[in-house]
Amino acid sequence: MLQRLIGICQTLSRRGKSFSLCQMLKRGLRLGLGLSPVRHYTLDLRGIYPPITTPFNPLGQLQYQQLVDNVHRWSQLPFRGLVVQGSNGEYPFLTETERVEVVNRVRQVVPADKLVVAGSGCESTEATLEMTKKMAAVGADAVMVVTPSYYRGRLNSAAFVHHYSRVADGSPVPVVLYSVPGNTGLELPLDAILTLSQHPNIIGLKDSGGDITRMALIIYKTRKQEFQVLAGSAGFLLSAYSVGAVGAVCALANVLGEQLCSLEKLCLSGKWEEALELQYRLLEPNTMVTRTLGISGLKQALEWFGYHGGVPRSPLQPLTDTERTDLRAVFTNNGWL
Ligand SMILES: O=C(O)C(=O)C[C@H](O)C(=O)O
Repeated sequence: MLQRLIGICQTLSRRGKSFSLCQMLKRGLRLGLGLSPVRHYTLDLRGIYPPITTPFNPLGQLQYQQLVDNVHRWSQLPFRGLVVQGSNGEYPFLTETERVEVVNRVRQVVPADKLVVAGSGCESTEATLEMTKKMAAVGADAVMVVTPSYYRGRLNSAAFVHHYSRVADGSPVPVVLYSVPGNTGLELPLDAILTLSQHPNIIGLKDSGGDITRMALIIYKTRKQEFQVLAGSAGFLLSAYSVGAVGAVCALANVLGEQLCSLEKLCLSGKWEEALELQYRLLEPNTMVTRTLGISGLKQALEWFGYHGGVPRSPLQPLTDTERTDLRAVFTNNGWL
């Protein structure tokens, strides 16, 4: 039995998870006894993550080899890991099988010291739990769970607390909350976040709303817990670091990954003036590939930076010629092309 516990602890350590001895023993003991995985552990999320795109050909077919090629390139950058099936992964357009297979393929090629954070959110609690388990089974280190939103009129704090608690109770890997009002039309309420932050298997929040006062308040209220807040877009990366965010998931990191990692470094070393100069030059490209042109713009930019962009899946459409010209001008004017 002792050998088995040591083996489990060694495996967990190799996967880059930071466990106290006590936590490792608890987890090892539970696994050794065949019980459900223990939830009292921490995964260090600090760093920058691109929410990676999913390449499709013009017929809408998923291009796995191109995905793998991109992942090889992203893996050479100093990212903490990759977010697979974030908003920019077009997860609402993928079948259930494709969603799991994309995580599987990415995990197979990403170096072991980089995290794979998989977006497992679905509209119902049961479907989210199922998806979470499947993604964990193919090697996701954590799941990032977007708020359900279709019945937003009735999705109040109580509903979210119930949803996320159920998912976190049953998830074999840690859960990151994901609030993205620009896409879902709702924001995960502050009181629900504070309640959920106390759940032992909910380790953080990715907030794409961009309200820095709210982000600062969340960080302030959870500062005595092991709850990690990630900025959900590049436009407010510096501001987020200044109020205590631990990292960021940014669409723009798909194309300007090196620069976003540099910005992180400047913030962490207190070089705020240099950081601000860099942040300024990222604002317009970020707005273009998120709010203005979205995934179609990001995929076009990927092509310019030597990645496989491809086209978005229908009903999203590729850029028009005018949009392409405008996008190019924004990257050029800010010195990136
Ligand atoms: O694709 C995601 O997931 C993101 O978090 C991207 C984010 O919305 C952004 O604005 O960069």
